[in-house]
Amino acid sequence: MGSVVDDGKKEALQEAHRSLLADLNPTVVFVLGGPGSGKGTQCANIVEHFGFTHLSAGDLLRAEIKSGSENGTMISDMIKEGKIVPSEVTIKLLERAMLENGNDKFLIDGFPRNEENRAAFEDVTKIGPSFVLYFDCSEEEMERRLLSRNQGREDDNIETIRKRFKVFQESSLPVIEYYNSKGKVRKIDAGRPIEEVYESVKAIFAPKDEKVNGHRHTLMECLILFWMKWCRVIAAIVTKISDPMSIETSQINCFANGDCFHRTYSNAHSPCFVGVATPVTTYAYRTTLSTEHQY
Ligand SMILES: Nc1ncnc2c1ncn2[C@@H]1O[C@H](COP(=O)(O)OP(=O)(O)OP(=O)(O)O)[C@@H](O)[C@H]1O
Ligand SMILES: Nc1ccn([C@H]2C[C@H](O)[C@@H](COP(=O)(O)O)O2)c(=O)n1
Repeated sequence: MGSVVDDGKKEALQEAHRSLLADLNPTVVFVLGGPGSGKGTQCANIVEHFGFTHLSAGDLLRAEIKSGSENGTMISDMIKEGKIVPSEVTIKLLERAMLENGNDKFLIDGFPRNEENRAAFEDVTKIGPSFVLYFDCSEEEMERRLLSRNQGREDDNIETIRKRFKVFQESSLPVIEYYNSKGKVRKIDAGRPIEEVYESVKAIFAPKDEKVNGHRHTLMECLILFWMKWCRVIAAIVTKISDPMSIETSQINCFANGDCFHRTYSNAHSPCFVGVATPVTTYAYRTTLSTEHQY
């Protein structure tokens, strides 16, 4: 057990780390899905093509066990039982990894696993995710994958796998539902071959107005993209957000259809404008996002 002075120093250091991280204000994408849904596999692809750093909460916890830390035995026992380690422990590991890495774009894989993880992370770090990538896969397929993973993981046995599925259903799905209610979930059908899954992942990370696979936009697509950019600027003015490009497409749709946009624009400008804006923007929204990307 540490002395009161040591504990005080540790706390001060922790506070200093938190304030550094808050200053860094990194972009965070939470990567969620059942055990074996392919989170780690797809994160490796995203890292390679989109410059993110991959932080797997499970890997960090396993490294902590190996390091012989004082929490090692507790973490190991919980993982063997398929249980979720207390948030305080996992969040400290994530904070340290983000700071040590120095990048400002992180894929946080396998976190938050429950409501306690979610609330504690936002409370302590003041960082909210840009969005949540959710890999949706059947239990039969996940079980098949985990039983043939062959990475020597102690929790890849049928007994622990079943417990992990139960914890995912009971504790992790509610977190995904929470973010879905905020319009932040991008759902992927993860039951397909790796390459097909990655095609869907890529569409979420690639800027929507970028030429993909040499495809040139048609005149109609150019007009729609121009319109979307313009709507972003309007939405930014209305909400006083300084960077229009940080506004997500789904938010623009809300603006176009929602009260705020209507009231602001029908008061300040021609009502005809709103009449045109709503259907065009809604059409653009539907064209830009495939239904798969909505929860
Ligand atoms: N789309 C896929 N089709 C078939 N096998 C896959 C697919 N994606 C991943 N796998 C394989 O399934 C196993 C589990 O994948 P991965 O480790 O990426 O899952 P995970 O969601 O990160 O799991 P965990 O949460 O347990 O860490 C690996 O052996 C991987 O090679
Ligand atoms: N936020 C987290 C993430 C992981 N764990 C524990 C419990 C999991 O069963 C185990 C393995 O995680 P995975 O590599 O499958 O993502 O690690 C946790 O307690 N809290």
